[in-house]
Amino acid sequence: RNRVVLCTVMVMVGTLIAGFAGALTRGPAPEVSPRLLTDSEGRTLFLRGFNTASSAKNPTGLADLTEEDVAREYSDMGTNFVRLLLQWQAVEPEPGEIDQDYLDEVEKRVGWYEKRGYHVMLDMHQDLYSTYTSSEHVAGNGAPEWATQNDRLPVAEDLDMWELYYLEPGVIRSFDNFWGTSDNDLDLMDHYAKSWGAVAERFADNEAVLAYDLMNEPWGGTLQAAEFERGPLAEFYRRSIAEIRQSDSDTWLFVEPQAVGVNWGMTSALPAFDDPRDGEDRIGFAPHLYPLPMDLGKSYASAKEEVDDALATWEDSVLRTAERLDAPVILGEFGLDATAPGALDYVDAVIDMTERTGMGYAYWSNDPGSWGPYNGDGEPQPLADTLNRAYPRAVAGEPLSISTTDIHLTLSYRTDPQVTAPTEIYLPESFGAGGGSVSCGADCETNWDAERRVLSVTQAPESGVAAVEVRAA
Ligand SMILES: CN(C)c1ccc(C(=O)NC[C@H]2N[C@H](CO)[C@@H](O)[C@@H]2O)cc1
Repeated sequence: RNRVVLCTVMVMVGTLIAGFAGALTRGPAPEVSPRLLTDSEGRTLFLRGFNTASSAKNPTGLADLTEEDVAREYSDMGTNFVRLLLQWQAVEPEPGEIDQDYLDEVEKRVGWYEKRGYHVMLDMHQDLYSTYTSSEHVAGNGAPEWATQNDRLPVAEDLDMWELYYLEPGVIRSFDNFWGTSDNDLDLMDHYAKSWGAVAERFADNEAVLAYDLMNEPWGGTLQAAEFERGPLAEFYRRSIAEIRQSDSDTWLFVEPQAVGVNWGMTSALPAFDDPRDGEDRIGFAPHLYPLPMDLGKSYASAKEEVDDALATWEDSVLRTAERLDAPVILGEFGLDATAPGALDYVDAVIDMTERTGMGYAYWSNDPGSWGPYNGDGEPQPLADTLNRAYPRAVAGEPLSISTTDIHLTLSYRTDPQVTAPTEIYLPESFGAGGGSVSCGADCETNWDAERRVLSVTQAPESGVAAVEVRAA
């Protein structure tokens, strides 16, 4: 723990100095994402969902998930998005051999979400590079055994904090051999990129798959911060983008910054990426949010001011990076022990921020337990109510303002004559069985789907600015 704290302090001091220097030379951060994701009908999307799930961090690469779980999640919380975890070790169990049976299983699960109108982001997940960095398989997931080259360096067997394994010699060497910073060639990186190519070949025409998240929480091993992000990490992203675009020209490709520092609010140094597709680039930015005061054990109730400051710094840093990348933002992970003092207020604060900035989000995670919406016995916890929140699933134009409580929603947007599909708004049970009372101007039509709890609003496209207000009945 001391090493993690020391590492943290050193990273913070270095970045604060750099940040201060930077602040002397840069203007205000944007207030909203520079681009927003749209669906196939041109509607602006507000993505609300979960990471599914930590239980996928195993050699099968499949989460403990049934179609009934998906149906229940929608019924309980009205989500429309999932960050679906994959494992490279399951995609390419042997060098150059793609396991199509595994992709069949993934495709079946994507189908469960597609049936219910979800958008899917496939996340090639890793933590600590792989479980094969040590013979005891003490921690980690992601890379297959053949791609885990730790040069027989040691990995401790009983660290009390999983994050400490990132500092173990065998883990660092495994990453260095992947990134090519240990005089290895980039053969492993090419295998990973080609595995993405195989996944893209499978899902290129799948309407439900909106995005690929190219690597979860990258770690540079002996290389850190800008040298890592602008060096081997950027090269990995460029190779993965090239492999994917050989068969898939439309799915969004999301890049993540290095986790350390950026999860807490420090600014990523990732460069912008070219997208070799016809039409506008489709490169997104998918940071994670874990404020350092809470990573160090403080609750939101006991450290609200510190955490709010960290959240504001994170928002500023992320929007600056998104502006540089000209990218929409999906908050790929945020979460906490939802039973801790003030935890649900923190969740509300983060969701308010995503509404204000136009970010999508996937909560970490829907595994049963104190962090998730269901406890170890599968019973709903107060977090499920907090996440069961009114939101505009899809907006037929450019969103201008959103405000939601559990009994009142207002939404204004600039209509787009090219978009004829209706604006869709999810309303939880607190708005009443009939979906509440709606006002939306003279020339608008509404429809209430009681089963999906979705209000559809159709404005004349030439309306200009549309204003919708819903009050609980
Ligand atoms: C030292 N390094 C490199 C490090 C430390 C801590 C995290 C982390 O907390 N991540 C937050 C959550 N994300 C993963 C899944 O992506 C979860 O297991 C973590 O709780 C990441 C990296």
